[in-house]
Amino acid sequence: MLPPGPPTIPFLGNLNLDMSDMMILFRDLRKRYGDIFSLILGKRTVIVVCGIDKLHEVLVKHGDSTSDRPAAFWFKDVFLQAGVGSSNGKQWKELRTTTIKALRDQGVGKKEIETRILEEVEVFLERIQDTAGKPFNIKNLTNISISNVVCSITFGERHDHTDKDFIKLTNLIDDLLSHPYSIGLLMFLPVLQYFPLDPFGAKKMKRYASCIREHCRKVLEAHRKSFNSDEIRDVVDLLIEKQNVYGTSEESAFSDAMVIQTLSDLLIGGTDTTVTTLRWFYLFMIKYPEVQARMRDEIMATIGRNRPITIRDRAHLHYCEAVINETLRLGNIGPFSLPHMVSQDFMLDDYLIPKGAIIMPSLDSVHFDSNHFDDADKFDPLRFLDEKGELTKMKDIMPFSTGRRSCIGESLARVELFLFTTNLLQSFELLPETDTTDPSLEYKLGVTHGPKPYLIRAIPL
Ligand code: HEM
Repeated sequence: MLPPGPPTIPFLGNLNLDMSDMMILFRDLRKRYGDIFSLILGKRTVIVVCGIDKLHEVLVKHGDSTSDRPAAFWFKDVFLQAGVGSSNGKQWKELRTTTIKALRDQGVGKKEIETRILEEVEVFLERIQDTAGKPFNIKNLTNISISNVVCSITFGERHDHTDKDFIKLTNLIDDLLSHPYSIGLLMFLPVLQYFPLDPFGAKKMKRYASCIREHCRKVLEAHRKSFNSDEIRDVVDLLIEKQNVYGTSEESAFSDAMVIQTLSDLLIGGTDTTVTTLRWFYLFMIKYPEVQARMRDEIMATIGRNRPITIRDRAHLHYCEAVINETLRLGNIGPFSLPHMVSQDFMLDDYLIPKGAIIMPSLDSVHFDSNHFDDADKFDPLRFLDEKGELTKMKDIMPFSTGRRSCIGESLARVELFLFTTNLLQSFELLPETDTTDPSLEYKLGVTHGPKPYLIRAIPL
């Protein structure tokens, strides 16, 4: 027997449900059916998994059976079932191990990464200084700065903030991940992608993904021309080295299609998620000035203003770290993570989880779980500090998912978030667009859950 779920109607299953906001729908269904429920959407059986315990059980304990990606719109038609984010089986395992090693070789998870990020932070702060306290759109600036970090690690290149082609590319990434139907309706009813006039944006998403791949293909070709096995410069070089050893046939994990899509996954995965987190951060800072002031007080008392904040300072800035964790929780960046697929039948609490079903891991359910967080809708960084001011409850959030498919960029993202937020508040006070603007916390839901556009002012301290 499948886990419980709402009654189905002939042919449509549960497609009669209002899927325009899956966050609202799944919250409601969890109340009615519990932490694990099933939906029949078109020809697909979808199992929604809620709460930290059930997610660990499904993604970690049953990881053998739940770590594939489904052959469905987002993975199959947009990302061609290739690359570290969308492939499966042996090819995926090899790509994942190699990509994690490549990131580590470039300093991710080590102190070396700091220099690259701090260079970007410096340019970021200079550009903010140029706004002279006037309202501006900090999203564009953040987009370029964060993708520059990924580009420098992956491609060994960074781009000027005025580089029009690069600005266009980062906008494509943003549009792709904020599109509403990508891991919803289009995955369950693939026929929608062939509708005339593209009302669901499927063709647009495919076109965008192809443009991003084209950029990565050009970078790969340029690297090949200057490749020297004695001097591995970046992730691209390491993948070329693997191609030289294992070949580039279709079955190889390092075929051109796999390598190009992996580079694109790093660019996409490494940019939009971190930018969205930072956009929530700025918004929370202007909405809750008392939190901003307390964060700055901690920075001033611990470091002062005469030197940049570095990774070493992380151990001493507990309130700042608590604010970042609360931003990851309430910002709820990937409310449904990325869908997984069941590769073999297994039983869970007497229910059958059938081969071929799509698993939707509801990270949203973890971040707003009233069993773990009192007043879960409130922005309250203190929930991550104990009575001695030490960090606590870190294991109660799951912004990077869990298990074999969990985010490979977590340690990079955490360092970026720390260095960008703390150095920003050390130099500027963030204010809303005008003294009377009450910033809105309304969201736009796609693969990511981001705030609606807003302007801020940054006043030099
Ligand atoms: C705050 C920032 C970030 C958040 C919230 C985030 C979140 C996530 C989530 C929820 C997943 C899905 C895991 C699953 O399917 O169970 C994921 C996967 C992934 N992330 Fe991130 N991520 C962030 C930053 C990054 C960065 C900086 C990179 C790259 C440098 C990155 C690269 C990837 C890749 C390649 C995958 C696919 C892994 C696989 O399928 O094996 N992410 N991320």
